[in-house]
Amino acid sequence: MSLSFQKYQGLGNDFLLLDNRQQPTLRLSPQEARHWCDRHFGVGADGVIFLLAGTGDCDYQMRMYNADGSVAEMCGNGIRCLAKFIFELEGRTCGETVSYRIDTLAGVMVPHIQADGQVTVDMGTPQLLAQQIPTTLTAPDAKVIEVPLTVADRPWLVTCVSMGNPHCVTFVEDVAAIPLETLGPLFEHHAVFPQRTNTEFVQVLGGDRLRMRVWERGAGMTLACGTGACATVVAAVLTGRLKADAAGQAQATVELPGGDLHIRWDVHSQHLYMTGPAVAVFRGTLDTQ
Ligand SMILES: N[C@@H](CCC[C@H](N)C(=O)O)C(=O)O
Repeated sequence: MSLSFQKYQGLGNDFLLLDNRQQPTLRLSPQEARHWCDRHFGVGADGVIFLLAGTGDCDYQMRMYNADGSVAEMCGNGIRCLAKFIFELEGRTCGETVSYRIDTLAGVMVPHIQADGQVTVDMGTPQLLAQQIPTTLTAPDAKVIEVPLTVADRPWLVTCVSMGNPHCVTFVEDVAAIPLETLGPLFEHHAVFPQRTNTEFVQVLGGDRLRMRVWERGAGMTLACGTGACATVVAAVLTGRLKADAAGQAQATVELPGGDLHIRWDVHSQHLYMTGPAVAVFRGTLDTQ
């Protein structure tokens, strides 16, 4: 069987996008997704994203596998890519602006395609209680703000945020000095995170700029993470490293290895807004069994 796909990337976080609107079941199994994401034996990607027909008051549904075949509830860079994929499938033209209501396993997200091609996504509200992350680091109904966690025989102060998916954020003096490939898997699989975790190391640069490196659950070291950038801004506010302005907006540019994301947290509504690029790379055909 042949399956058409399109490859997209958002700041180097890359995905295979499949049009799954004709059927309710996903057109690839977790094992097939893992195979096609492999950079040597497959196409190569950080994940596979499926576009399904909408239900209720949503225009479409998004479902996702990480590169290891595990299910991810949400993906910030991925949903920008999905919005551009839909824009193209609907035959829209460059410069048009449009918003979509997308059902995800983390709730309804609303990407808005701007005239300049950038995509701003209403990412919903962060969840902060330990049971919502989930983590056993504190009591289930307590927040996890700068809580000590020992990893690789070193104490770290971690702040946990769920953007529908779990994030563990640690502020450090110098992100470049962090051995991410060694530490990342130890955080991801730590016993205090029953559903594993995405892990962000963040350096405050000043002037509302944060530099972040990420180890993603199910994908490893990636060039960018949209939900991770949102979690980072929330963690920066919770720990007093970033202040909201007089209008109640906490904003930062998050520098990632793949480029910059602009994140705004409206502390009144608690909604997070992420703005960044999404670019089509190539299209192709997967030969499946
Ligand atoms: N790259 C993503 C997050 C993808 C899902 C993540 N690996 C997870 O398992 O939660 C983003 O841009 O948010």
